[in-house]
Amino acid sequence: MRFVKGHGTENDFVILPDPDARLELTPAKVAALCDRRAGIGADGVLRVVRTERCAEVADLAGAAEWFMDYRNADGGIAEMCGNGVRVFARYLVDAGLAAAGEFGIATRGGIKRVRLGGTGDVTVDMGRPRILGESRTTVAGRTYDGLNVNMGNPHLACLIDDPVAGLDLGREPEFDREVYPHGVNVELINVVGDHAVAMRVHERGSGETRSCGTGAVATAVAAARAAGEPTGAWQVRVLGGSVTVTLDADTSYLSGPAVLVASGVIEPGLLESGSAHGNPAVPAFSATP
Ligand SMILES: N[C@@H](CCC[C@H](N)C(=O)O)C(=O)O
Repeated sequence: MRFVKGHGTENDFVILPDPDARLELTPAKVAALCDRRAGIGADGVLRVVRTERCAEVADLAGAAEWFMDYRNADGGIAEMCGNGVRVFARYLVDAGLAAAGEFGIATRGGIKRVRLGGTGDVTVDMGRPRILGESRTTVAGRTYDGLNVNMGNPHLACLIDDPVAGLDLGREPEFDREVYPHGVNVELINVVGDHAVAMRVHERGSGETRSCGTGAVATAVAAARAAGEPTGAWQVRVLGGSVTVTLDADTSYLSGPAVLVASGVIEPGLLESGSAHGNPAVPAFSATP
């Protein structure tokens, strides 16, 4: 089976072309692919399937030919991935499956419209962020208040005084499981300039990553709210680079680089054993949409 590897500001993905939905993508197979030592290595998997071939999204087939079946590195399913959808768009155009310009992609979070030229940045209409209240998290013994923002997937975006550069995100942050029964992506944020923020993120199902697109939008929403400016553009600086988030009255846009870096063939053994170690243990799903 062939694969392509790509990333958006170093949030990286294994892309699996599976147009006719023939692949049974178990959590163990996803975890084996994403394993950074014994597999290909990635924060997640993007399976490329014709929308009409997937019962869970077949009703979206009229609006988008392709469905981004996104999985976290632990094999769990998530509703949306902002960097993933930008890399997915880059793959479709590169593979000749879509023409550069503007088109829709089906996700579990609904249709996302993307815009791209032959090269350069990819912009996605991320929809209207939903602010669901406030919550808190504890990271390395410190507790931070944050905003509960839903971008299709759940986020807790915390503006903090500690420099994010010094944070230890090696362990999963503690959070309120009544507020987030299916887990949460936690963003820690410093304002670093005029409409500019630095963000670190611990992603549900993937651990700390070097960027998160839905997290960048949640971050901009929290920063905009603190600034008392509900609309406007924010630069979100992440470990893997920088993305731009534009907040409109009705929607939000995420813009940044999306690149493909490699392609190749997956040895059958990696998927057959379910794990690159030959260990068939199946990790828990990180979300039940
Ligand atoms: N990195 C992604 C988000 C991927 C899903 C997330 N880990 C979840 O479980 O909700 C992004 O760029 O948005």
